[in-house]
Amino acid sequence: MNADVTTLPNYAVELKGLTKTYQASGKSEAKKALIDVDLAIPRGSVFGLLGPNGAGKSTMINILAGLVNKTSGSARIWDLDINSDTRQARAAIGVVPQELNVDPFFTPRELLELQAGLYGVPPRERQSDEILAALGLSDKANAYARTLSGGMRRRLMVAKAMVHNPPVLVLDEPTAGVDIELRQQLWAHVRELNANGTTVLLTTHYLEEAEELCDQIAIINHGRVIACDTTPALLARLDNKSLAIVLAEDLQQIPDSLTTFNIDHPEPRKLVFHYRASESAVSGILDAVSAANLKIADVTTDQSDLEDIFLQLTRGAHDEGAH
Ligand SMILES: Nc1ncnc2c1ncn2[C@@H]1O[C@H](COP(=O)(O)OP(=O)(O)OP(=O)(O)O)[C@@H](O)[C@H]1O
Repeated sequence: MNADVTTLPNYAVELKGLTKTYQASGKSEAKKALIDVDLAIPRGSVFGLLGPNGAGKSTMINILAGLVNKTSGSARIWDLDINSDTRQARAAIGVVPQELNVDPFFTPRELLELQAGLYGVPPRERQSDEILAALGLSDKANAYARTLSGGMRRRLMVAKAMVHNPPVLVLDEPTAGVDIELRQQLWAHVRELNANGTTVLLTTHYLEEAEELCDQIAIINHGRVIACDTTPALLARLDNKSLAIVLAEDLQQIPDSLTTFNIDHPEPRKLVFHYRASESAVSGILDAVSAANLKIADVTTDQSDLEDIFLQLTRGAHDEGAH
């Protein structure tokens, strides 16, 4: 994009030990919103920050956007420190906020021109029409913003964040309250921006959204990053489960009928089944054990923190729907 190819950083965003404590005020106690967060977002990726309400996602984004002061640690955007290279770091990032605060009496083209002016982009370098086209808003370039649909407004917010041609784009819950069709459209636009070289950081409550769009996912909960991996690796971790069965009697040898399963036999009365949640159901395993005439005394499943979070997140997605 606008940076010199010879100086392209490996990481679009790099956080080290980033910590934010909101001070106590009035009746509310001090709140640790981010605790010692290390995160490296590769240049050119679509990176998902996944976490439930209150996890600390907005705090992280607001620190990058310069709206919230960190308590300690460091944050670099495009290899520019947000404290010592504030102005350049700010110019390297475009942030699309959650709220759709579009001024209703301006047209999309006027809004982009105004925004470009705010960022000091000289008129000859402005690309309002190109940006509107990239986001499928050419038809509406001269319509009052108040006549735009919710999905168009959201795309206009993305367009506004792109006027200064930042190499890093942050989308804070881009599809909250957006119906399925518009969600697909928005995802297509995000993919296109990414294909054209923009690194995208998006926050979401929805595993499905992160899975669909992101190359890498970090899961954040209670201010800490509890998992960070490539999307396939993370999904594989979420998918790998084990079921331990304690038998009522000692077992000398695993019955032939069970050898198709991936089983450990660590103790005479214990069998541990390893399975992929996407491929097998627990009931199938229990049925097979019963069919082999083995008496079950107890059953336990392993529940890692990650799985708890995963359950929490997916449950949240179903309960809330698009909000
Ligand atoms: N200005 C503030 N003053 C005090 N506490 C705050 C402030 N902003 C956020 N918090 C607290 O910090 C924690 C993290 O909030 P944050 O908004 O970063 O979470 P989030 O992951 O973005 O949540 P959501 O998905 O609901 O937007 C929460 O407990 C929140 O109540």
